[in-house]
Amino acid sequence: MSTILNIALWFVAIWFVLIVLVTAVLMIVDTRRKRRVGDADEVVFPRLPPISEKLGDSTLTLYTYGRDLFDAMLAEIRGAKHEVHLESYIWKDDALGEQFKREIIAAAERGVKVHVIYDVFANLVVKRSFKRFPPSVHVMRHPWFTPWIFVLRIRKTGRDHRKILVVDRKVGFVGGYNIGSDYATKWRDTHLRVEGPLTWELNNAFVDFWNAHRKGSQPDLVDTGDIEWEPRFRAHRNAPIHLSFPIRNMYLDAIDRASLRVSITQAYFIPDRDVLAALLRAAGRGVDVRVIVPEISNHVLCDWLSRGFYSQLLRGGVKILLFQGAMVHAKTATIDGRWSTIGTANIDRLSLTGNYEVNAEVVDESVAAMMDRVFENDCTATRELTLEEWSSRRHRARFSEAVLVPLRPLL
Ligand SMILES: O=P(O)(O)OC[C@H](O)CO
Repeated sequence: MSTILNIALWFVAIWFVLIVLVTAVLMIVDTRRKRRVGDADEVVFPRLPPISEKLGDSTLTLYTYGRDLFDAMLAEIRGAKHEVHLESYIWKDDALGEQFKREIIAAAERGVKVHVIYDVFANLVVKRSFKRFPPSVHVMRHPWFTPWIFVLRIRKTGRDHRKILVVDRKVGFVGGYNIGSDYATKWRDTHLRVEGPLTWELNNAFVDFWNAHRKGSQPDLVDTGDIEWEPRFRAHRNAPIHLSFPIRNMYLDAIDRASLRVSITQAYFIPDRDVLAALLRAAGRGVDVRVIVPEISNHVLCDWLSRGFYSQLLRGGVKILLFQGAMVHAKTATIDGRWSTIGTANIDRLSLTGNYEVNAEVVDESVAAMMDRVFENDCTATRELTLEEWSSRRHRARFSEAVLVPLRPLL
């Protein structure tokens, strides 16, 4: 018995060393590549102007270029009269981050009630002075570490990965964009602007988070009911504190209904067993399943974990479209010209079963048509990875993919 245990321990130890070595090599190669390629001021990729559709009494606008989005967000904060709710996973201390901070403080100083939430872990590299706000701004810093991690209390873990802005309960924004200058011109991402009664969904998401996590000294936010009850639009919230992860169910349900096409755009695509099976089943029944991912993302380890699924996906008939020339960071999908989602959740374990996330789900043909337009536009910047090309990759690539498999549940 002890011999078997010893062999098992050695096996685990050797595998662990292999993971560390492979990860180190991949990171070194990636760093060298980035140095060689350099850093352009502006990256060129096909882009669309903001596009809008009505949904009931509200207007939904899709933003696919950061500069357009950030201008719109800043203009709303500048025009705020009563209330600003801003939540961002990453809030960089660069020129754009400073601009947001200035407008937030200016709003608070003219009497607007301002509440801000950011994730401490995601902003560890941001200088301390940037994170200081005057008392007129109510700030919630979502902690990066709680001792509960050691007793695996899921309720007490999870990054706040959400990106929400709501102004005066009239206009709201949600999507993949964090706050940072690079995202304005160099990354291809998608955000949704909601104007009208449906803004309630995003405001409610912010209010519920604030009230669930606020310290005793922080004010409770008024939790109003929804007068409209519009069934075509929902903001689904993953909330580890309530052990609630509806975004994963939303995806599984929508993929299961697909009969024509599934068009997914993801920055970090590391599907779990059920999501993978749902996509393969859809492709198997003749649905045109296409997934856009960056050919090379900003997280080399995510790329390699993602690649570990390519063989199965390609063999099952799923098309993999590799986005060229820019980091595509969107977390969106549209199905059958009827259903769409735009949000903060990546299709990976961290987002779907670990973090605080928010995704808008819209069941509407006009909105799906906008999403299809964005997807087709993005397709022009992709190249399709064929099974033939993928099958001829080097042995060392296959080896790296295999070694990294145990990391899948962590990302
Ligand atoms: O966690 P996300 O999806 O907001 O992406 C963050 C970027 O990867 C920052 O490195």
